[in-house]
Amino acid sequence: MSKAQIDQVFEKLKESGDKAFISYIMAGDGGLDGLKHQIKTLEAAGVDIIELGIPFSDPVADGPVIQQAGIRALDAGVSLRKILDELKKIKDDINVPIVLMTYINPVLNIGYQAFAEDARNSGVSGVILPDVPFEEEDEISTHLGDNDIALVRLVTLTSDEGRIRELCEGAEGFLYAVTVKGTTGGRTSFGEDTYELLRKIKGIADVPVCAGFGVSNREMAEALGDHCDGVIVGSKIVEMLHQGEAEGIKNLIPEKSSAVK
Ligand SMILES: O=P(O)(O)OC[C@@H](O)[C@@H](O)c1c[nH]c2ccccc12
Repeated sequence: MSKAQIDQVFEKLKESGDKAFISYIMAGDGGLDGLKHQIKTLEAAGVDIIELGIPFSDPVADGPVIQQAGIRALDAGVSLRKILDELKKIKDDINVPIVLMTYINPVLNIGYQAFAEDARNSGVSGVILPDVPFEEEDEISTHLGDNDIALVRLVTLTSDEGRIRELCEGAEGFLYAVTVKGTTGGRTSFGEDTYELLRKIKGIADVPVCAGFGVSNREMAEALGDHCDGVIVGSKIVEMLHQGEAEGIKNLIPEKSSAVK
């Protein structure tokens, strides 16, 4: 897979008038042996893109549920290298684009170029690097670009209009709109400032805009989806997988028009 796979997903959804549902999971939570099964479970539930988290010891933006999942994965001996090796083995069985969500440290351990090449060989379509500032992304984005991998940028509530314009310029894959100030994890509703942010980004961006942080049920996913091109759900799904409640995941996903017909 390559970044074109992400574009194809959004093109198809646009045609049918549907919104993307992106699921974050922590790679190796429950052991790497279970990764393929988890991915196939999410596909079967109707997930359009998977954001695959790489466990890291100092995850600054992660809330408690994702932190715990990261600790479980690290305790199981999971690393970025092992995750890439596992993906390489299972990539032909995966039918949705994989976007890696990793802090920069594990990437630096491997080296930018080797990481980009390995990620490509493992079928990765995109990468999210929450602790790489926009001003410094060139160092890695050239390597990702050479390997057909999208660098997905984050836009936050603290980004002013000038910043949003910069982030939209040359954006790839989709833009990740962070709906709250704070860390990941379930909330019960969003404030007007969240919808205002989405309106602002949608008014500027040429690429799809997806909103994440705090979505914990289908109603919230639908409410956000009305203002953008898709939603991202992490903590709720990480928790369900950990609790063995995977059959409930499909209930989080707003119904697609193709499914109604
Ligand atoms: O868990 P939530 O609130 O549903 O939000 C998604 C989020 O977990 C996932 O996208 C993510 C996990 N860690 C991150 C760090 C930065 C940005 C995004 C993330």
